[in-house]
Amino acid sequence: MPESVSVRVVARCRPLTPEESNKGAKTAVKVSGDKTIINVSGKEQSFSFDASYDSDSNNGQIFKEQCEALVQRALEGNNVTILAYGASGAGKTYLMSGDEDNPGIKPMVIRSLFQHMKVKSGMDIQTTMSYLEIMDERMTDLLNPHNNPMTIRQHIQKGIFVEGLSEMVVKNWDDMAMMYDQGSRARKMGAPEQRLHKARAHAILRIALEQRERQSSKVGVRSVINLVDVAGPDTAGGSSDPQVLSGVQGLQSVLNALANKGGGISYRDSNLTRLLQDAFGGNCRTLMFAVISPVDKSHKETLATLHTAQHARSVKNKVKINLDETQDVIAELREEIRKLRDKIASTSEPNRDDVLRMEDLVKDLQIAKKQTWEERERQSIKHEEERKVNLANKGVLEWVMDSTKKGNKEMQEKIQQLQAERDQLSAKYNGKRKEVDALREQLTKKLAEHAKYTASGKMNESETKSQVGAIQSLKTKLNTESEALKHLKQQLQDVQDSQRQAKEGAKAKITALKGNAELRQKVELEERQRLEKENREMIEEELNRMKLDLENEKTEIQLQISQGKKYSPQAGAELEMRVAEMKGDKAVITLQLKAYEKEKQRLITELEEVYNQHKDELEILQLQHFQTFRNYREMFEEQKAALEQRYRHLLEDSIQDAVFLSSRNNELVQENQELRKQIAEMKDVITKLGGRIPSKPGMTV
Ligand SMILES: Nc1ncnc2c1ncn2[C@@H]1O[C@H](COP(=O)(O)OP(=O)(O)OP(=O)(O)O)[C@@H](O)[C@H]1O
Repeated sequence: MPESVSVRVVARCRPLTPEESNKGAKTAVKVSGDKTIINVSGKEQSFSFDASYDSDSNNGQIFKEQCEALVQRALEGNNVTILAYGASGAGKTYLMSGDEDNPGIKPMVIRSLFQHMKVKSGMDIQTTMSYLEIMDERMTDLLNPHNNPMTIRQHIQKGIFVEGLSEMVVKNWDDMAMMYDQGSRARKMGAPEQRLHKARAHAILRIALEQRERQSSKVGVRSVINLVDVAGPDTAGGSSDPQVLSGVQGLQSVLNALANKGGGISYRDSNLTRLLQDAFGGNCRTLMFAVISPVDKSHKETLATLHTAQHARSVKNKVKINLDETQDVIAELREEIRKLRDKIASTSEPNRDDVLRMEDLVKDLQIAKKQTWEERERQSIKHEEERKVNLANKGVLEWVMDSTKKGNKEMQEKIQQLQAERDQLSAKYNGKRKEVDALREQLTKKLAEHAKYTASGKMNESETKSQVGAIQSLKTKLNTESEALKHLKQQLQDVQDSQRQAKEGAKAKITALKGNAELRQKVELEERQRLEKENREMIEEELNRMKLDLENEKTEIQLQISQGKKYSPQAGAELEMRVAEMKGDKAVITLQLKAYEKEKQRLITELEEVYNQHKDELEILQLQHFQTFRNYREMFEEQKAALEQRYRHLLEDSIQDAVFLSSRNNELVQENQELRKQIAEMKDVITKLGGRIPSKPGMTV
């Protein structure tokens, strides 16, 4: 017996964003118990909901208090819809999707669902998911972005669903989280401006569950969880996109009609309302979040959201546990089809409605027959294969790669953190370099002046002293700063090393992840290019450092000369030798670099060869795999045909037997009747003869 349950409505007001605070935006919303109160031009209006959350609340708390029980309900066999409704910029995405530190309702539902499933021992559960986007009435399959037509249908067993939308079987939390993540990023596809796109598109993440008690013939339960983001009118600009408004108005008018219990509920006016038909007025436990901004300038949109939410609160749904009655449904459909076929066959001019109904029934039967776990698995594998092709066709392979890397989140975070550190150090190092260069220039200038005066012999002792003092202090400063520069350089080197190690680790993980060879080669190439860039930078810096040391040496010699130091021929020879040594070092390094370059080229060629070889091997393996599969299929078809043949013979034999037995039965019935007639006649004769049995010739009494 269905239970009447009201749509649950919960308000959530976000805090002012830092940008709004900086602009001096004022708050017009406050929360008191279950009430949300808005102040419009000094007048307060209060709205009562099942719960209200203010800006101090967090997603985790809201999930625990409002959504966790619904996940349980879904596992008991109830349909559930959790929907976020509100103006653009009101905080729907933050609530439903959240961010890294503050996960939203969708990831928390997914996690909690699998946690609860884990403790449901003795049950087999099949979980499928689909992710749909509706923008300007156009539907996009976010998990498998194909171009095939999609239509909304109502099915006796499946309820309202999108025919043509890929339903993927997911085995664990990781799979579903990854699919969800990839689907969410697919929402960016074809959208030059992601914020605008997201604000204009509705999204429905649908998770379907089917459960059976293990080793039991008891009928199982089935349920769906819909997690919905409804696009809203724009708060920021004050004006609204008419396309978005029309979609939202559809929902508003459905809710108004339901709240006023008037007829003419226009579910069919938009794809969104059609798909939410069960959520508002049907078999579903629905939780609607009225998401609002606190900004006083957005009061119009906030009021509109609160009014619509109020209407939603008086909508009553009829909920029940959904039993998995596939076999009964199939039997009912067959019976209905049989009756209708007989009706159509009995008339020379069949009714058009009957023919159309017949088409629908046959389609429903086909759909019902596909509601087996095996068939869903098969379809899911097919969609998974199509998905790769569709993503590649849409040129979003990079997008998939990003998600592969995301699986390696911690490592990526570490690399990013090191990169930030490295950027900071680089900036410091470059600043220090400029300081050191300026000091050196100053010193060179001072030395040149000093040398000029010394040569002219015009300088007195005190002037010489002051100039040498200035040169000495500049020199000390230059030494100190050069030391600091060296220290920074060392730090930079350490960070670069740690970053390289982290990247190596990440690369190893990415390679270990399953994915196609082409994808892996792209990742490798990207990494190699980064490494090359880093090496180039490192070598450049090393050369600069050598130049710096040389300059320092030169400055030192100049100073010593200016202070009257004379170089002996031996010292001159020593200097020449050091210069020669340095030149030698430079030549060695240049040679080494050339050698590395050659080595690199060789490695690239080798890598390409290995890749091509693997690709060929993979292709051969794939072909073999397909061949095996074809062989199995053919074998299976043959066996199936043989079995069918055998059963057909058996059936024909049985029919013949049945026909024979039935005619034999008829004969026996007739004989029986004949005998009864004869006995009755004989009884009459005996009665007439006064009970004496007449003797027949050859018969002794
Ligand atoms: N509870 C919250 N705490 C802190 N910041 C929030 C909260 N809710 C929303 N925000 C911030 O407010 C801004 C708008 O939020 P969000 O993008 O979620 O709005 P939206 O309703 O999804 O907008 P749109 O419909 O345009 O996509 C974002 O910068 C978001 O980080």
